[in-house]
Amino acid sequence: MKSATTSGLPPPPLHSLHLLPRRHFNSLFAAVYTAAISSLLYRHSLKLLHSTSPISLLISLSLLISDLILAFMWCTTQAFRMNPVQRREHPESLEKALDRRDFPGLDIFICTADPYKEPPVDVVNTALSVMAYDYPAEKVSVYVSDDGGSELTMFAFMEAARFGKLWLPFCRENKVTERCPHAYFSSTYDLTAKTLEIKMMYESMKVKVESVVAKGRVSDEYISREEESQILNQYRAKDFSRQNHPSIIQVLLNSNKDVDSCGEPMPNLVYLSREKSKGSPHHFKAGALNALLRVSATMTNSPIILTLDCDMYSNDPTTAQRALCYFLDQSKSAGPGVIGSNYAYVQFPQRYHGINKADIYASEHKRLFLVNAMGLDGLKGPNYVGTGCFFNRRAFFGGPCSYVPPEASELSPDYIVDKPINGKEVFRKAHQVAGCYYENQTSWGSKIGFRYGSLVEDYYTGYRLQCEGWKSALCDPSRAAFLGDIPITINDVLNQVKRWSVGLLEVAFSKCSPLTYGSRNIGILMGLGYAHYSLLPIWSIPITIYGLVPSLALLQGLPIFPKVSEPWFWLYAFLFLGSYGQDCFDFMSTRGTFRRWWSDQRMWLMRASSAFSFGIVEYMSKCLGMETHGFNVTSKVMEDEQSQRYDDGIFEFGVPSPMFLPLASLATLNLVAFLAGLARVSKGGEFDAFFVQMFVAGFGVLNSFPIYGAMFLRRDSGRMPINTTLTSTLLVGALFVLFNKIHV
Ligand SMILES: O=c1ccn([C@@H]2O[C@H](COP(=O)(O)OP(=O)(O)O[C@H]3O[C@H](CO)[C@@H](O)[C@H](O)[C@H]3O)[C@@H](O)[C@H]2O)c(=O)[nH]1
Ligand SMILES: [Mn+2]
Repeated sequence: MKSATTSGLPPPPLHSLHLLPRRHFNSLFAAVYTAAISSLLYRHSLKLLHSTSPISLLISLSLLISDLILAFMWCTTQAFRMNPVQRREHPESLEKALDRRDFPGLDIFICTADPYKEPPVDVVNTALSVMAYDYPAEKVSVYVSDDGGSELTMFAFMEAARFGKLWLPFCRENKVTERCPHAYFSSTYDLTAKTLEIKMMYESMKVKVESVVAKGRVSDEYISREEESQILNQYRAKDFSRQNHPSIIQVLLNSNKDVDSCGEPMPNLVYLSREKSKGSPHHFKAGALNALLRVSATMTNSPIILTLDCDMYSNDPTTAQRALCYFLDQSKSAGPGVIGSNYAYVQFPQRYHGINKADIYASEHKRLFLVNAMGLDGLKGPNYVGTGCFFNRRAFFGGPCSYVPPEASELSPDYIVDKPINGKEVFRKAHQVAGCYYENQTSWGSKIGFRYGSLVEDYYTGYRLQCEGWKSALCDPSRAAFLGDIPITINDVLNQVKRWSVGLLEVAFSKCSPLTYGSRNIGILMGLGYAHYSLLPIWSIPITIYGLVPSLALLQGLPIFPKVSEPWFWLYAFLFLGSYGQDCFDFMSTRGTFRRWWSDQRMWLMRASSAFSFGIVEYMSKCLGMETHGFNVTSKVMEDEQSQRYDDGIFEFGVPSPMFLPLASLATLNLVAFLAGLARVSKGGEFDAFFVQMFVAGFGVLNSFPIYGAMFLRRDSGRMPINTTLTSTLLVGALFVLFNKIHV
């Protein structure tokens, strides 16, 4: 250890915190806005009391419910606004205080689940990008979990182990920053003989892996050694399927033995496909991560863990050092090298490559990953978002002051592994803990490890860790630490959000609900913040009502909002402009553009009226014991034509999906109502009474331009399927008739 403190000066800080000045404005604004909301609710109650007909009662009631939900959601967002902060790390101070030889061990978990939705060559790229971390190689262990139980992925990694021996020294010697081979060869790089040679090796690996995937099987021509054929034979046993197979564990690189082409040690590379059986629940990704936690404990048991999705490659080789700035904070822990801090995890915001200029699907999720996360960071810390997150292994075993030991001492976070990683004993133990019945009668998933019970295991696990007293930190360096793939069709986007909705509702209505259990354990503001997410899907209710009611009433010539000449009008104007304005400011002041903000709010409306509603329905079906989708993995495959349209900023519908129905119906209804409103005011001068309704419908129309294009103008294969267009038109007609019936 270097002695930075011999001079008597305190060691330089490893990280620093900056409170954002906007917090003052936010508090003031919150006070004013609360007053405005109260007046609005007052007006609603008056309206409700004085409603004269069934239709006006129905309208007043629906508007009251909508505004109550909007007001509630607005309250929960205060958690993100009261104390937003920005952090900075000082990795240079870390390197001064701590010798690289004293860096703690780092276990990296990469999850993959389906070789056809998650191409193995991409998974390999992710693995190589972190194997090449600028970190002592013998301290790094990369564990790949293959829930697809596929020989294709295994084959890809056998190839990757070979190619890695060239790639790692190449990165080191040429000081490459893009350590993901695919990203490197897609960038502008120096054309030297060495580069070309490596590129050829990479391409040949890629071609091999892709052709194996295309065939669906590793044919004999690709198997050169008896050992390889033995490994692959495990997948060819009778009755082997992805839902039903024994565990497969393979140490592909062993840092004690394997060296790269320059004779330097390689990191460990371990492939794991946990045991699966149809009779035993596998808990999707959370189950995979827990198997990884245990298997890695038997082999390396490093105190620091990085979890990565298979599409999130490293974009900066020094990222681990940034995370260490928190975990090794000397001012808070027993000393450098000791993981004694109260940080359970250090989360890097998810960032993506290939997003188009307007970010049409709001794939950045800027609020989730950045704006809100900065807000929570000023309280107890950001939520965990599943990937790009460094953990303190100890955090999976009870709170900072209440250790919960695992059932076997070899799995405890302080156990020191002193046996060879591919020795018989470790091998036997590793298979045992990867078994599908292993967790029965243990605390895995409830008190230790990643938590079960929600399809958003990341959100739920982070939340539970914070409830136990752990803190977390948001680490947002200007160069993205990781870059991932985004879904490029609206169907994929909506399906992903629907899955999230189900998972969030599972938490909202569990015994650990953030509003009750959360507020008690992490304080009211953090509780509100987590409640905001768990109840996101209820946004569908006000948005659908605002999409339907003002337009239907407009079509009937029924005014439902205050006239422009009334003072109440200004209340509406303030509430709308105030919340949109603040949202826009938050968005733009965190590396945002106006265009992307517009897409973001548009996607919010689309997600709410479609995926959130479907999520609620699916959650209710699940509660009733009906069969549901489970964890439907998002496809990372990009078809050329779709890719091209995405790059051009064109929405991709294409496939028939019930989730498009509310989008198409609301778009049509708003358009018809807006035109009818225009006709009405141009004839009769009732502009004063119908302005707000026309504004709401018009706002819907403005946000629906991509939908009209897809329904009525486009001819390409990404357009709205004809059947959806027809059904939605019929639906609008039916709604009109129904509303008309109630009205008269
Ligand atoms: O049974 C499963 C299902 C999924 N996965 C892996 O989980 C990851 C995330 O799956 P993906 O389909 O990409 O889901 P997304 O909705 O895009 O992921 C977001 O949402 C998930 C659920 O909240 C988080 O786990 C992710 O980290 C977060 O990026 C992928 O690496 C999968 O291979 C498994 O290992 N086993
Ligand atoms: Mn993903």
